[in-house]
Amino acid sequence: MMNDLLKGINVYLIGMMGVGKTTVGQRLAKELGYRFVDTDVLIEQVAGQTINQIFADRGEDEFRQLEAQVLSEVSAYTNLTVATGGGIVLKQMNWSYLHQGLIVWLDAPVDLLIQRLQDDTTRPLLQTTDPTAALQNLLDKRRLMYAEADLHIPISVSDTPEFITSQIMAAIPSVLK
Ligand SMILES: Nc1ncnc2c1ncn2[C@@H]1O[C@H](COP(=O)(O)OP(=O)(O)O)[C@@H](O)[C@H]1O
Ligand SMILES: O=C(O)C1=C[C@@H](OP(=O)(O)O)[C@@H](O)[C@H](O)C1
Ligand SMILES: [Mg+2]
Repeated sequence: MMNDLLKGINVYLIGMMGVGKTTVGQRLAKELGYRFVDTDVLIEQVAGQTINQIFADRGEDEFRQLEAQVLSEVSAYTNLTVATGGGIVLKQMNWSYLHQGLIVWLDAPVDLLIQRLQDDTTRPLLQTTDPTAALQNLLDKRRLMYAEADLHIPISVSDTPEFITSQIMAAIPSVLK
């Protein structure tokens, strides 16, 4: 069983906004017999505000501090599948927590991300006149950081959450000794 292989270590999903970390994470948790948490949801609970409100009232720097705090607390638990926010990779300190678990990079092209997020109002970093350029900029800055993941899962436009989950399940044994 997969759980014996993982020995309870957390699985962290990283990657760009819109790639499906939250959606796939919930399914993956069920498959693994893990609990599911989303760092954005925990940040909203700690702050008592939505992600949009945090960015508007406190700014991105304070959001990143809350994100780091939440990640450090999450990392104290075991048997979790964790959907992270796309920017979790930015703080070097966060990697010390991520690397205590298994890190999975969901990797999709910008046109897929924009297709999924074009009508979305919950990503403050995309509330600009050119969200495609914003996403491309973020991906250019972050790609090398995402590539530090243990597992790289390329995502195509027709891949269902079920299929992506099965890809991750199939790949996990290859990175565990
Ligand atoms: N494999 C998929 N196929 C189609 N739509 C998806 C898929 N994964 C996620 N979505 C949709 O794309 C949007 C972003 O997904 P989400 O899980 O919130 O991504 P993330 O947490 O990485 O930002 C949501 O509307 C979600 O329903
Ligand atoms: O990429 C980012 O910087 C962000 C991604 C979001 O989470 P998702 O990746 O789940 O959309 C959320 O944390 C915030 O809007 C910032
Ligand atoms: Mg999410």
